[in-house]
Amino acid sequence: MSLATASATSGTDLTGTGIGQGVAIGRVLRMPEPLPEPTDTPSALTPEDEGARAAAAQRFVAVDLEGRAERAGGAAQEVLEAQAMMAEDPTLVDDLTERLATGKTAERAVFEAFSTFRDQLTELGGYLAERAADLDDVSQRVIAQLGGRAAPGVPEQEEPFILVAHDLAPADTALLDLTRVLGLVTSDGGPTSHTAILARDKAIVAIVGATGATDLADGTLVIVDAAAGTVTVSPTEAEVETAEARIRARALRAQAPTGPGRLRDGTPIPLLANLGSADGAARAVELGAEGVGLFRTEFLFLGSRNAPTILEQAEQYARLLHAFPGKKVVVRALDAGSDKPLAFLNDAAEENPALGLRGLRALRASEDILREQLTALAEADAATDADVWVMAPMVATVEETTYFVELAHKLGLKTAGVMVEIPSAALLADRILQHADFASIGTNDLTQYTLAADRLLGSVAGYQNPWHPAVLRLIGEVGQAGRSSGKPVGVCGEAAADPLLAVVLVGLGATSLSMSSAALSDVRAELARFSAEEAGQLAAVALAADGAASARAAATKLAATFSHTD
Ligand SMILES: C=C(OP(=O)(O)O)C(=O)O
Ligand SMILES: [Mg+2]
Repeated sequence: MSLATASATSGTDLTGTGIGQGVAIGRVLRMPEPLPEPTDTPSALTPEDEGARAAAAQRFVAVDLEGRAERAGGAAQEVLEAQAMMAEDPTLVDDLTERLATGKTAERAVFEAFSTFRDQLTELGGYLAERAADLDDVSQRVIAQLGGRAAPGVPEQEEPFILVAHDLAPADTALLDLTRVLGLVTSDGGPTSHTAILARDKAIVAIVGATGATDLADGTLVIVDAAAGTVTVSPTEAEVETAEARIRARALRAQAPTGPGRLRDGTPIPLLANLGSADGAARAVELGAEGVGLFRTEFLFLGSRNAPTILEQAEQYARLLHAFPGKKVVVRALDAGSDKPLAFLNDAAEENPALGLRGLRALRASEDILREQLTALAEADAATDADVWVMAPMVATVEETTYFVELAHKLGLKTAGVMVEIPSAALLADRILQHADFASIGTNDLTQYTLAADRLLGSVAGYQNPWHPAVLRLIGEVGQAGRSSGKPVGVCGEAAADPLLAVVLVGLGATSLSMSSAALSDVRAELARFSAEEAGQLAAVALAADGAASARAAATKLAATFSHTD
């Protein structure tokens, strides 16, 4: 980036949710606006002819998306395959046929049928509402195909650019040409939208939910700082220089050897990967993951109408375990409900699903499903060489702990623990660890429940900050309980992927950290800068702060005073 392109005075910043820790500098290129709404003028063709046009276009889009799924691989593959199925969903086709029978054009009927489906998803909220953008994309693709036009998508340009959009369709995010797209900024989408999930998976420097981003003109110079969650518009030369230095430093860190995680004084802090399917295992190993700290089993079953059989599950688990011979793999029992509803576990409509029959509560209500899952896992364990640990999600009480740990042991799993993601479990961690073999702190939910702020709701996203001293104090309780009992305490929420916060978590007593693979090198490098004693001091200043921002600022300031840190 030539300094001549930067301005003398910085423009305003936009803020949003940063994905990962990267920084990118470049000029804005916006996604083209969506296709106009098809007009509702009666068709000149028969409903049958219009039906044939629609079916051909839907088939074309389904095949195209399946092809993209195969090329993309990884987490993107599942998302794109799900989209391919949406294109020809039988319920949607029924609705479409009814609309065509009233004399509408295929374009209009497709538009209306998909919009109705979209509204239903949005009303359901949570994970399903976040899929609305996926459906919009399929609708646009079918309508474009009907008109013989190219599907709206990422614009092409020789010079690398920062892509700005309302939201990106999975099909576009999955196949982004990373030699051209330096970074991504969306005005919509939350931290759990597919754009965010795929950006994290592909290590794209991204900020989602940056209100006002789509007002940026093409060609505007911006700095995208995912770690800070800011977009600096028309930065000064000094700001560009600082950002360039950070980009160089990060590139150097990424090339550093991928040894085990340890503090400067040699204290080992194993760095583990969070995975949602066995597909990410190879990349995790390549990036130096020392095992798996959280295997989210519910992602294997999202969209299934019935619980998978023991055999089906055992196959899936064995696929994962084979990738980690001799290494620790922590598998979480199904965490269904709220943001991850599963039809076979959560059938009742609830006013407050985050506070409802979810996680271990839902499993207990359908104990056969829990028994089957633990049995499948024990079978996969017996057939492979990984060191399998199992844990229960959303544990609130000591009684739930003994229930789960005894059942898991009885069904053949030797290491059984609990997730600490509800404040009651953190406060009683000393008693919980008398029964559990280990604890793993889920900072995403722990923050949601401590601050009473829905983790999926953009309007309260400001509260969803694990630096908050109230959250840190609860984590400290668990760390203390781990130290006194001599039992391991991991952290597997997003907090572990924030490098400086990772050091603070260690200072609070975390003995291992688990995160998306893309974050491993940043966290490994940061841990190596501090001793155990310094990590404790950083934790102390963060705990003493009044709020999340001041906790982070205090830790940042203290970290800079440790003379060896530059
Ligand atoms: C790791 C966690 O679990 P999930 O994000 O799957 O709810 C958490 O709550 O921090
Ligand atoms: Mg959770």
